[in-house]
Amino acid sequence: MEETKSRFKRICVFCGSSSGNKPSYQEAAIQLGNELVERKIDLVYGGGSVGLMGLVSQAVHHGGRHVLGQIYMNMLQITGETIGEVKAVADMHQRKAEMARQANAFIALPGGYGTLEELLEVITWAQLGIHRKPVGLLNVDGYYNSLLTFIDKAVDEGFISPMARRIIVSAPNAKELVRQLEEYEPEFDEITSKLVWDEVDRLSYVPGSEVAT
Ligand SMILES: C/C(=C\CNc1ncnc2c1ncn2[C@@H]1O[C@H](COP(=O)(O)O)[C@@H](O)[C@H]1O)CO
Repeated sequence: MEETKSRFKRICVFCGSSSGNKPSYQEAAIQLGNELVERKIDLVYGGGSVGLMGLVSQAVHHGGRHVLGQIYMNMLQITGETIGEVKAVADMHQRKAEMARQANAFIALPGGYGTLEELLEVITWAQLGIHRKPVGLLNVDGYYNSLLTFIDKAVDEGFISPMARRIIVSAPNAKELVRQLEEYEPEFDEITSKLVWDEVDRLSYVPGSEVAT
């Protein structure tokens, strides 16, 4: 497989703890894993082997890249075995913050409530200027069309600014999505550029913040 250089060292992937009903969802998870390997990018994700989470992490691990599963201790029984490195944290909020801190960019594959919540949180943090990391939506077979239509309605209705709409980079396949994320430049308005976040809020990685490894 030909290797392509990337500006990203590690990408955080949010995705379904289920596999979805169409083979295309599972294929997309494996293709995304292979794309990260091709570009020498490591993975951080929610840990475990269930659903699309298992497929993307196995593809990255089998391709020889580092996989970090950020796990909440109380979920250990339902996540299945995590491949690669596992870090356990004390609660769900810390888990998400750690995933975000350790990544240079975010990608959401198809998923359910958990994926949507994680995706919308990193978009909100980008909108507030807490981080400047690209956020990608892998819109496999138009899975996210209705979400994007809704977000466009929120822009039309004056609840989301056109600039904040541009935080979301979407593409139908992993290759195109990662290519677009490599080129993404964050934008700032007057309000967010005046907000001051400390180092922890800014999602820079804080070593030792995990409770167990
Ligand atoms: C609920 C069930 C299993 C849950 N197992 C999970 N293991 C690890 N991470 C999980 C799990 N469930 C949710 N997450 C996090 O949310 C995202 C997936 O949630 P979704 O609702 O499936 O979209 C994922 O990115 C994880 O970070 C038994 O079915």
